[in-house]
Amino acid sequence: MATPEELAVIEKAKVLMVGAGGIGCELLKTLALTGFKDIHLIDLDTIEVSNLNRQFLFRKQHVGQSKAKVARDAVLKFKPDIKIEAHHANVKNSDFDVEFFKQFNVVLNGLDNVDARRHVNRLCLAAGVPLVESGSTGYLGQVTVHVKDQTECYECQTKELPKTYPVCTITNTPSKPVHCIVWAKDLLFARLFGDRNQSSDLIVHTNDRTSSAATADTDFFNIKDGETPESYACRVFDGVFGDNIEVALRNEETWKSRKRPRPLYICEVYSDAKKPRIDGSCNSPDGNDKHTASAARILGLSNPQEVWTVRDSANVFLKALELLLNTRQKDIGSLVFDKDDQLAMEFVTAAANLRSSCFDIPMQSLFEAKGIAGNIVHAIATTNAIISGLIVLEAIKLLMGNLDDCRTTYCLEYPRRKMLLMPAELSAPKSSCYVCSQSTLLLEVNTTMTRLREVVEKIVRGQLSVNSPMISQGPCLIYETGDDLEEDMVTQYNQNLEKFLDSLPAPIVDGSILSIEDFQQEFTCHLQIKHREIFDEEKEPDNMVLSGKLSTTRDQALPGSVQLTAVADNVSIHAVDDDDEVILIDEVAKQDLKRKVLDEESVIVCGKRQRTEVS
Ligand SMILES: Nc1ncnc2c1ncn2[C@@H]1O[C@H](COP(=O)(O)OP(=O)(O)OP(=O)(O)O)[C@@H](O)[C@H]1O
Ligand SMILES: [Zn+2]
Repeated sequence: MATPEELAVIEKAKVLMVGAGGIGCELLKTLALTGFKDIHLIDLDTIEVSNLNRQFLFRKQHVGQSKAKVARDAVLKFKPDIKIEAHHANVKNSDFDVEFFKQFNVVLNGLDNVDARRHVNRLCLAAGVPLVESGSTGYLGQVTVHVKDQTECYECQTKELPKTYPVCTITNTPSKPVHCIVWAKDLLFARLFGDRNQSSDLIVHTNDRTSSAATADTDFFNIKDGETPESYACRVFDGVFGDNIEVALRNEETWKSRKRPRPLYICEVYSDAKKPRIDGSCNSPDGNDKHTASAARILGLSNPQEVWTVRDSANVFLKALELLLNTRQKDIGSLVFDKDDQLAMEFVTAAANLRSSCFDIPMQSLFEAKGIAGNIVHAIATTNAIISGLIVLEAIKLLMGNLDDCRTTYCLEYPRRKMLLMPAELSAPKSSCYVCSQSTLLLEVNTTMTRLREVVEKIVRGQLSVNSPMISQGPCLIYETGDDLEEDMVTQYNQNLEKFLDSLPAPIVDGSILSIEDFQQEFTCHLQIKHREIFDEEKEPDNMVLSGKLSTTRDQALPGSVQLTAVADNVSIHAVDDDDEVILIDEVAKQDLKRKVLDEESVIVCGKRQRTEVS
């Protein structure tokens, strides 16, 4: 319950919330019930069926509608006297510029991706507005507070981007379910239903140049005149799970230290019986509905938690492919995989399972595959409610001017010292941060073999999250985006994108320093180039390595070996050291970072540990 002084500040505050999903719905409700009266809310998305189990402002009849608008309407029903302005839009839109941000007393993030969080961080820094940032994954979560020049900004700590896998592992040597799921959604699904002109590494090539089948025949992707979707589906099946694996097996070197895969053909799966014909589905009225069309349901596979057999997977593969071809004709060629598209998810699960069976990898249920495909740990409503409460508490401290009382709070899975919530002191800005301290980053790249386009896409947009980049070297402008550019400049920049770095009008070579600016974000950073010839394909699949100076001043490592209490891919976990002290571990973070952890009475721990942050 807020004090009268707090209530006075709360009622006057103007707040911006970004994201109206799991955390956002809870946050909007809690803000309204706490007494906030002037709230802007931005969310780009519409409501999915899968949101309904935890985003309690939404109901079944809202599926397909704007999250921001439905959330606003739901809260106004029980708090009609407050002002909530809903923006159904991407926070990266140019309408939400520094001037827009300046009108708020505090910004509260309930986002689910690093890219948008970075964008909001930069706008908050530019506008001088404090930011309360949050994230949750299953039982884990955290709330952090960022104030320009006073605390770390959101980007002072290195964030782990979604895991990428080397193409060769995905196409040639999968060893985990996730490799097969990535193959099914990013390569096979994209090749069959997406833009066919995009190059695809789906097909295996063999080193054996003497073999007549040195390269797999990819004809099976082209539908023949008069061919039925059913027989096309069978041909694709034999092509990708049979012939393609046969070709892979010719690369003898590859299998010297690995288990050889086993090709799988339709005739083998259905050796004992004829393939079942299941009718009455292709033209059903709901066949084109993303949320309802289902091959599994037609086949009687109604339990999403059950792992299908190879035969079930083959049935779903053939039926889903047939349904997609029959009911999504208009979209074929431009379909993008979406884990919430039931039919697409069933197709990907079936394809991944069939590939898994070839490579002797455990198969997954539809439910598990969806989690892996969407890179999600299933969200827990209570964690989101706790996180939202903490966001509001931190926002109130900021509005009261009590920055010293603000804490980063970690929500743990298991109590430690009877605590599930671990508060930690805020840290000062990091001198190594390329965003708030403008430190120079180092980019190792082969300047003779890398085109500017790769640097712009993978590094500038991909890793640095620069929205509208302007890249220059000294006085020479190399690349720029924007609607107001002259036509000849656009032509010149497009030509530059296709040039190797050392062949640009202002050649980028070892030692060059590039300036990267984004006017909307009011962001500038500097990249120092280091020419490097060779990269490790497994560890450095982009053939480029971006790194920054590591800060050492504030961080003092304390001894203590770490015993993990839970391990999960890409998931932050907590751990204890030898003295049973609580430390926080991020399994995937690479840097040793330390942070004071406070209990109710005193400072109890400072450990050799890595930062826990979840998204
Ligand atoms: N750039 C952006 N601009 C505006 N809103 C964004 C942006 N990026 C993400 N969001 C919103 O942030 C919210 C994050 O919520 P949440 O993590 O619960 O994801 P979800 O999409 O609702 O659920 P799930 O991904 O688990 O199905 C989403 O509603 C999403 O639309
Ligand atoms: Zn910073």
